[in-house]
Amino acid sequence: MSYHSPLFVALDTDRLDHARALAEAVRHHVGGLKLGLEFFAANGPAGVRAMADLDLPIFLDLKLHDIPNTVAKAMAALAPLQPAIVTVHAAGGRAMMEEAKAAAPEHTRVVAVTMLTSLDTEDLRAMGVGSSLAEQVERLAANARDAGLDGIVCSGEEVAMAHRAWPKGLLVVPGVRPADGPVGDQKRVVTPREARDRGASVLVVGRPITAAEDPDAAARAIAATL
Ligand SMILES: O=c1ccn([C@@H]2O[C@H](COP(=O)(O)O)[C@@H](O)[C@H]2O)c(=O)[nH]1
Repeated sequence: MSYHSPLFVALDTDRLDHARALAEAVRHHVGGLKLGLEFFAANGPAGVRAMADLDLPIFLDLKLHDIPNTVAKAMAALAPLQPAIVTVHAAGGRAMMEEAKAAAPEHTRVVAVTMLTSLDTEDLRAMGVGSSLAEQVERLAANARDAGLDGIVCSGEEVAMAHRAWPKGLLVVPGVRPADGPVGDQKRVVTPREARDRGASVLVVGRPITAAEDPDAAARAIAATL
């Protein structure tokens, strides 16, 4: 199943009214709404239900990462929300990913975060990992695929490789920035067009839209480049 647009807006706010206003403003230019830790910590499942009223696919980016039993129970608790996509961390291991997928509703796609887009090679070394970012993403993506997940989250720098290795995988790319836009805390960034051309299925864009003076115009401009 594909989405009306590959562009998903990350609504990183603790305020439900703000998230709803942003979603209303951009709804005609995006294929779905991504709700993450900040939104969920403040608004919980009731907040997710209030956003689901807008009739756009809901991407719950909760990055579940714990022992298999805990992640499976958390996934089961999220099931009534019927999210289109939920994230877990690939670093949680194969058993955790398998149990997460088994506990998810039939139509929920479970995708594994490989290496956060806010990390670079230096961060990888500090974690004691000697391989390159691309090798690490490739390894974690293979584990996610073998665990029966639906796809991965990676940066635009690795997505072409991921697409070759897993052409049917749902490839989610955050760290997307219009050319010359501020990158903030992201370290591996590409433009929306680059992400798309390299095989991304879903492009996650937050602040370039939500922090813009006119979020509707910002989302329209990004969508027009795809
Ligand atoms: O590796 C990852 C995984 C998830 N994210 C999330 O995407 C958005 C990006 O927001 P921007 O404002 O466009 O930077 C945010 O919700 C992150 O939690 C990510 O950036 N990188």
